[in-house]
Amino acid sequence: MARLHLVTDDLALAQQLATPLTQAGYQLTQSTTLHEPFRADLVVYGPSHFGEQDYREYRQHPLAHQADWLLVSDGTPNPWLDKLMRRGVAYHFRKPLDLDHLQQVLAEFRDELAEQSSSCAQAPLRSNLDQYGLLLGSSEVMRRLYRLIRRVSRTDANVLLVGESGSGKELAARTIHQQSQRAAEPFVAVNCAALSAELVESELFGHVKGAFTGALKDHSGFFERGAAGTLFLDEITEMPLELQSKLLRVLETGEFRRVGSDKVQYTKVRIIAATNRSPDEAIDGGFLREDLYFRLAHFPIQLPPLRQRDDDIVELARHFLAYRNVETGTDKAFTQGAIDAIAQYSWPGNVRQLKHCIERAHILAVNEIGLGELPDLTEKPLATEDIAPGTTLRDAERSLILATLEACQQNKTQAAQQLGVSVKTLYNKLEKYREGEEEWQ
Ligand SMILES: Nc1ncnc2c1ncn2[C@@H]1O[C@H](COP(=O)(O)OP(=O)(O)OP(=O)(O)O)[C@@H](O)[C@H]1O
Repeated sequence: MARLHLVTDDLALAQQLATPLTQAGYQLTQSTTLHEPFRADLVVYGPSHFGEQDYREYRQHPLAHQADWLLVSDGTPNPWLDKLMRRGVAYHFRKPLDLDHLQQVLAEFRDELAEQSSSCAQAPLRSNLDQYGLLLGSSEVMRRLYRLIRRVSRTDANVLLVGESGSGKELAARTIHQQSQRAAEPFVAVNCAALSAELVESELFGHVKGAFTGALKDHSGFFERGAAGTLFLDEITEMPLELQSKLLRVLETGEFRRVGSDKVQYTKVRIIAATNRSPDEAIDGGFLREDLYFRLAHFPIQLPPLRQRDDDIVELARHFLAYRNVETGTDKAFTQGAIDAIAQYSWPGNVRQLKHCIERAHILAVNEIGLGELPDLTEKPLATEDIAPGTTLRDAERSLILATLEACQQNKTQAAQQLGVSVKTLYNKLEKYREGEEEWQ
């Protein structure tokens, strides 16, 4: 049964609506403010006075984009109510209320909701999502991102991508490359946190035989081999500052030298850098040179975290399931409970986490994907019961690492600090877990 929630501090309105709402065929709940938590498919919202604070509370409400909202007001012109309507609220009923019309609208919503929940039990075999390059998503923030990427792809400007882990920075970088005039040239991704400083330097600049122990022969770096291509420097803030200044010189003059050589060479490589730290904090904390930041940030692009992408969450879940269904010839479907849990979770690991979660659930499910096939999606701190006696040391370590990452919103530098290991060690461990998962699938 569809759920309807009435929010009003106006006693007279609550009384007036009591009969039409109870007769409308919904499971009905009520509160006087938006502060009290509730779950609903349809919200009738009738505050006696509506101001800026109420507008902000609505915008931050977890159901702002997940339920339909009907507004009731006394009809006094009010800019905050107008703003609310522009934010996607469907109906604005002004007093005196036409109760017959209200009842008709409630019945229409109820029928639509019933149709949606029956179609939600159908196995998704198609995707509704827009795709731009390698990026999926139909939400307004993603469409804005596509416009920005389209513009930057036509230029040769360096780009800085800022966003949480798993929000699609590397996909955005690959999309920019694919849409640029460099598309036929190499795209190389270097993770500055996963490699040692020496290796990053030698990968970028190359080296000559004997430049350091183990340099057994000459080696050309990416600036030489990929001069006409795109270099993606992931986790740029983990690059040692000394190397950052060498990189700055390349960006300013195009000049570089192989490690151990005096010969100056030139490159025209395009740099796309990425970070999951805030650039301001990284500069203040001494992780990012300010002059390098200004060189890179001709085009700073922010990747939105999944929790700010409205309906994309559920549609991405359906998309990933549809792909698995078609690939494996199955027709597994989500239950309504699973859809609700997916929609309400904050997804700190963003699209990567959602994708893994759906792919696992698809493996575990016989027919339906319900809460039993999903990991626990209630928000809670580290679950130490995962590390009860009897757990192997390997599993305990894995649980602790994943829980710390989750607590740090997937920020690997912060998680590594808390765990007392280097970022490189953390990467190596995560890589091992990922390989393990692939074997298991
Ligand atoms: N917009 C998106 N559309 C489709 N898939 C996405 C999107 N964003 C992320 N993903 C999925 O998440 C995975 C991780 O994305 P990506 O490597 O681009 O994230 P990232 O921000 O670079 O993460 P990290 O900071 O951890 O390196 C991708 O392989 C893809 O499966």
